[in-house]
Amino acid sequence: MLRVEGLIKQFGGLRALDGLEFEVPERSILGVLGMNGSGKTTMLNCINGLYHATEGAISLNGNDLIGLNPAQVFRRGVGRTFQVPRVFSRMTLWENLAVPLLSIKMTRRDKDALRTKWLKKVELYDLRHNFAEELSGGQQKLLELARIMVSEPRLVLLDEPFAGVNPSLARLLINVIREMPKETGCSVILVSHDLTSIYELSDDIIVMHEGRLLAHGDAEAVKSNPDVIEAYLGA
Ligand SMILES: Nc1ncnc2c1ncn2[C@@H]1O[C@H](COP(=O)(O)OP(=O)(O)OP(=O)(O)O)[C@@H](O)[C@H]1O
Repeated sequence: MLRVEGLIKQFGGLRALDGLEFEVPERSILGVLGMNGSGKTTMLNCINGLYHATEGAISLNGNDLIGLNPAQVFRRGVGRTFQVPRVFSRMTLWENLAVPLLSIKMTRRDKDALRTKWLKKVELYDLRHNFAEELSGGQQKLLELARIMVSEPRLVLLDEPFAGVNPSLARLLINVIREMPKETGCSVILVSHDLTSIYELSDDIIVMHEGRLLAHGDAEAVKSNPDVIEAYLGA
């Protein structure tokens, strides 16, 4: 369970996060909606240690994540993807998936089984000896997700996974993301502007506005919330 309490992030005079509070139970997907600049990426950056929160508490299964750097947060079981995928372009796909396993104690055979499993899930196994730079942008997003999942994270942070991805790869991504919590027990925070995918995948949804929660609930509650309709959906 991820717990975020009273999270504040100040950039000089700008309060990008203003007292955020929410929880993500195990095996569940939290969808995050919000207009550009509402603080979604800043919130992910605070959770994974790229930014230090100005105030507030963040804990995963009771362990405090505040003050840790991204590598330390990763070792506590938090994986992250980025709006523009960050793959190791001059490495093969197979080598890409070795990187997060370097610091994990496991037999070579078990590591190879995990790499095979996740490359097959994202339908890139046949390309495993290709360089990552040869992949399309959408395939690089799938590779980045597979690279995170081999480390068997407890919490997965996905920043705009569907942006710039063609519809058939987006469908594959949706199916992989949907299965992840059931299959591995992880929880997921899914930031996306794609309302259909958010409604389809999320157990719970938060809508952010100027660094605060505008609404919190399931898809039906969010869709019918008058503040959301006025401020975000515009209809
Ligand atoms: N490193 C930074 N320094 C200064 N201001 C920042 C920094 N990062 C984000 N901000 C500001 O914080 C606010 C929230 O930005 P953030 O990128 O978190 O929004 P977002 O909801 O992810 O937007 P988008 O949907 O466009 O990705 C914005 O006003 C942004 O300009």
